[in-house]
Amino acid sequence: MTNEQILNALKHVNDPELNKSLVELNMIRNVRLEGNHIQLQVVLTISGCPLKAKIQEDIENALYKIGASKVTIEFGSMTPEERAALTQSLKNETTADNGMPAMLRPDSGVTFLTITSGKGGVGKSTVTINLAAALAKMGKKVGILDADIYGFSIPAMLQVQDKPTMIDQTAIPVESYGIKIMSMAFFANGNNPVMWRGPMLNKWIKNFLVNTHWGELDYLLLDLPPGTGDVAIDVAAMIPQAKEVIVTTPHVVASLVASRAGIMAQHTKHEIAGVVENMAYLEESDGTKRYLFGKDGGEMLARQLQTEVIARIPFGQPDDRLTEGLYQEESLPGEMFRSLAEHFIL
Ligand SMILES: Nc1ncnc2c1ncn2[C@@H]1O[C@H](COP(=O)(O)OP(=O)(O)OP(=O)(O)O)[C@@H](O)[C@H]1O
Repeated sequence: MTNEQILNALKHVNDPELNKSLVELNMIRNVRLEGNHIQLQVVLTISGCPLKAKIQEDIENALYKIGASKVTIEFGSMTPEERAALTQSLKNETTADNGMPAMLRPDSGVTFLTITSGKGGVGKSTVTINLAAALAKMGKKVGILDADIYGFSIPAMLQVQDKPTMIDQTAIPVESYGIKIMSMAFFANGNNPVMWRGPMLNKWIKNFLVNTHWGELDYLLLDLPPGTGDVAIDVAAMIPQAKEVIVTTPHVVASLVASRAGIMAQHTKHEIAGVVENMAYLEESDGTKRYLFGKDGGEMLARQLQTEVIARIPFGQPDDRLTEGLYQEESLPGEMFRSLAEHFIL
């Protein structure tokens, strides 16, 4: 066995968070060989790396496969200079010349979907997480930016306990159900309300886009606060190519309020991808549908905004759910979210 063979084998072992080879990240150091006993040092980005055990296991498996009889790993952590250099190289990869994230370039291949509603409580976050989960199930690389800065709820709805790993100022999103997630919830103090004015909000949204290592993405879903406030205006300016999904209930008043969000999209020249009518009906066990909130709100809204209703999501029963807001694939809402995801793939 040679050092070269060892490094070749380790080229296929990735840092689980950065999704890059440990060799490429220069995390493997001081490889020594005594017969078939391999000793090496792994320098982690941060000393208390929660994924240390996983990294150790992956390294051992790769080295036993090429004939090691014993593997001894000594863990260390990067110096502040090394960490800064790594953050810079990650940033260079994802930053365009003007300092904005490369994924915001129109040719980046990332589809941005902003999920908006006129008023709160109509199921905007529910639509965000279920659409994201359905896209991820179809093999797409999906991220959610919980841009509902005051009313963040995505991590709680997906029962995320972890916080993003920070490498200097760069955050590695937390992953749950195959979805990369960034949210104000990770940075807020407990459940304290966030009360900021426009410029602060703008800074945070930019931060979430610029200082997050999203890696490769096919879709980024942005869960916007209800209404037509500062965040919606900032996002419209920062991501003009984003397509807007407007969530409403069939209730006529809800759809009228939602139309304001849609009209703003028209003003800011955002493409409206369509209307999702949530809580559209309750399906009884014998198949009859009960329209608890009325029937025409979604259609009316779509007509007004010259778009179409792209999904009608029924009420989901509590046992349809995997978590507070995520529906099982085989439940009726789950099926509807799958066809909504297909709408965006086709
Ligand atoms: N189709 C549905 N069937 C049953 N319950 C639903 C459905 N959609 C949403 N809910 C429930 O309604 C509540 C509000 O949903 P959600 O938090 O997604 O709304 P929201 O529009 O994001 O609210 P906010 O404006 O507060 O962020 C949640 O408890 C959610 O589980």
